[in-house]
Amino acid sequence: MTALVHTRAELAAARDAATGRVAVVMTMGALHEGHRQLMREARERGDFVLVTIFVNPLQFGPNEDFDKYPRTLEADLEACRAEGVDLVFAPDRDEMYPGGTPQVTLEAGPMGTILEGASRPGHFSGMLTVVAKLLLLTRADLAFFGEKDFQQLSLIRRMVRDLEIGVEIIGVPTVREADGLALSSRNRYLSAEQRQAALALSHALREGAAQSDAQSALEAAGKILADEPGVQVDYLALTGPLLGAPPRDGAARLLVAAKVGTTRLIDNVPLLLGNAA
Ligand SMILES: Nc1ncnc2c1ncn2[C@@H]1O[C@H](COP(=O)(O)OP(=O)(O)OP(=O)(O)O)[C@@H](O)[C@H]1O
Ligand SMILES: CC(C)(CO)[C@@H](O)C(=O)[O-]
Ligand code: BAL
Repeated sequence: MTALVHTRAELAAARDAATGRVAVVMTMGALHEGHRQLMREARERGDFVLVTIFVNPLQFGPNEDFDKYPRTLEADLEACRAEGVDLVFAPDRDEMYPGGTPQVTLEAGPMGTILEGASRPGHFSGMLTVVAKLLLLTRADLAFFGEKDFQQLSLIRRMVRDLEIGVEIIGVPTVREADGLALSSRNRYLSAEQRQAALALSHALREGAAQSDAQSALEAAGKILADEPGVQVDYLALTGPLLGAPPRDGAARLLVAAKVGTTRLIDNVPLLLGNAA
């Protein structure tokens, strides 16, 4: 049985009653297979699985898609039920920020100013602030995040380390459509034609990952992106030391962000240079 609560008081009561290891999956809703994979891993590793659904205004810039972001609570609940989630916490804005916009927020530091942070000023501060609040409210033992948002995952790991937060962060590999497109709630903004153009992102990363050195990886990926007029590249980059220790697979990452029409998409892959398939 999947329970739905909207208030922090209800969440606290359910959390108090939970036994064993509490595993949280934080989302902004509009759930897809990527989110469901996070839930499945949480179900495997945790005793009590909690999903949060909150479109966090703090992490959206003034000209971003906060207002039009898809809100699909009924369908989201169905997905949570199907994955055996124990509790869904779906607060409204006043419940999350009872005093209005918080005066004290987290600072993402240097890692928050590059790549996504350079294009979305304030985004990572808003993201870390809500993730920290949700970790405190849920008192989770395990928290699952997707590698699709690789810089976000790196920053959350760093926050947990720097602030001594007692939670284990688990990264989950990116779930893709059969044709390679990384699943993302924002994919539903794409027309059929734009979706076709968006395939250049994953195609470029695949080609990059098949090269034997970093420079060739950037060049091969860059060429594919440049050949697709429907895609405006924001950045194509390799992970530098700022993104922290190499992930689980020990590989560097090739990351891309691009606009397809007005929709901004991101993707990344591990670079197993020298022993690519
Ligand atoms: N394709 C995916 N594979 C694995 N995890 C994913 C995927 N897409 C999203 N996630 C993860 O799900 C969690 C919630 O993400 P979110 O609700 O923002 O979904 P999203 O699809 O990334 O949305 P958006 O399109 O707005 O970026 C994050 O940890 C995110 O990394
Ligand atoms: C982690 C998160 C739920 C915080 O709002 C969001 O950034 C997301 O959905 O990736
Ligand atoms: N999917 C990461 C959250 C965001 O884009 O705001």
